Amino acid sequence: MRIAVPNKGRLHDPSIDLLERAGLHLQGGADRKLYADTVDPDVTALFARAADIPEYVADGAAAVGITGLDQVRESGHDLTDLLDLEFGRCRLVVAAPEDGRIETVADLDGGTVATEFPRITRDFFAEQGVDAEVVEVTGATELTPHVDMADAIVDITSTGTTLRVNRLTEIAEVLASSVRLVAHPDAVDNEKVQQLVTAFESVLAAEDRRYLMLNVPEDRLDDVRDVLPGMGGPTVMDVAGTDDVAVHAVVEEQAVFGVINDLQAIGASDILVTEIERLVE
Ligand SMILES: Nc1ncnc2c1ncn2[C@@H]1O[C@H](COP(=O)(O)OP(=O)(O)OP(=O)(O)O)[C@@H](O)[C@H]1O
Ligand SMILES: O=P(O)(O)OC[C@H]1O[C@H](OP(=O)(O)OP(=O)(O)O)[C@H](O)[C@@H]1O
Ligand SMILES: [Mg+2]
Repeated sequence: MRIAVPNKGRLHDPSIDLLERAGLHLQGGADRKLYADTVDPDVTALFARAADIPEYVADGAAAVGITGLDQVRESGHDLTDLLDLEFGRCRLVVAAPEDGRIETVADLDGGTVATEFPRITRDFFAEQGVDAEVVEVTGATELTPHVDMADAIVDITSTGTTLRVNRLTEIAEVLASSVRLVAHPDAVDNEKVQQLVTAFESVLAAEDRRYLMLNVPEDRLDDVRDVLPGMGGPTVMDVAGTDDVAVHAVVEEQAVFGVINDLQAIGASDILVTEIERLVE
């Protein structure tokens, strides 16, 4: 099975990191290569531009790919969205100069919009019933309203810094995007593809959990169970030669701060919190 992975840009490093954490180590690294074998002899990584990855998957050159939802939508290909990989979060928005001439999408009727995402933009304005001309550019979109090339733009924003620096203001959201694992519809039931989904899911599930270990007098065990609500019952082991038991549990990362305080109040000691690499539920 081939998996298409962004070869550069901001999605490259986190994609490689995800593959590594999922246990699919790349043989010989990913630098400047077109493809790489992985520890699994049946899985090869292909490196391509994020914008081209939907095409690779649609063509069957790769069974699955890692790229932004914005790129998948812009490609127009009908791919199966297998998993939200929870990075590369950004929004495609309509933005116009801060001077306030264009305040709503309707104000763009008869106007011009510059974008790197012509398909998404045309579809958006058509849905809104607004007749705007779409001008395709391949970068520096934020400049175009200031040189009378366009009245507004449709572009990616995440922190909002680029829009602000370029004196543009958001007037509507077109799409909320994040990086997805996408598949060719015919590849969805492929066993390797399913194994990959499980491996990625286990990395994502582990990210916001922590493994908690502690010792506590056995007669306080019910209190410990009260403090660790909703988590699959903790594992309890005798500590040889003492009245203590050792308790191991998986806890939501958000809850760790409070849980530790509560456990100390109960009389727990030797509390240890560690990261989890993968969690198969
Ligand atoms: N500021 C951002 N914050 C979060 N995600 C982003 C941001 N900009 C882009 N992305 C996501 O990353 C994807 C690829 O963007 P990136 O800039 O890495 O590619 P690129 O512009 O094609 O690369 P390059 O500019 O190196 O050719 C976008 O399609 C989008 O999904
Ligand atoms: O809201 P912000 O946090 O400022 O992010 C938005 C910017 O990020 C992306 O550009 P990128 O940094 O990828 O540069 P590029 O134009 O060279 O692709 C995007 O095209 C915006 O310009
Ligand atoms: Mg970019």
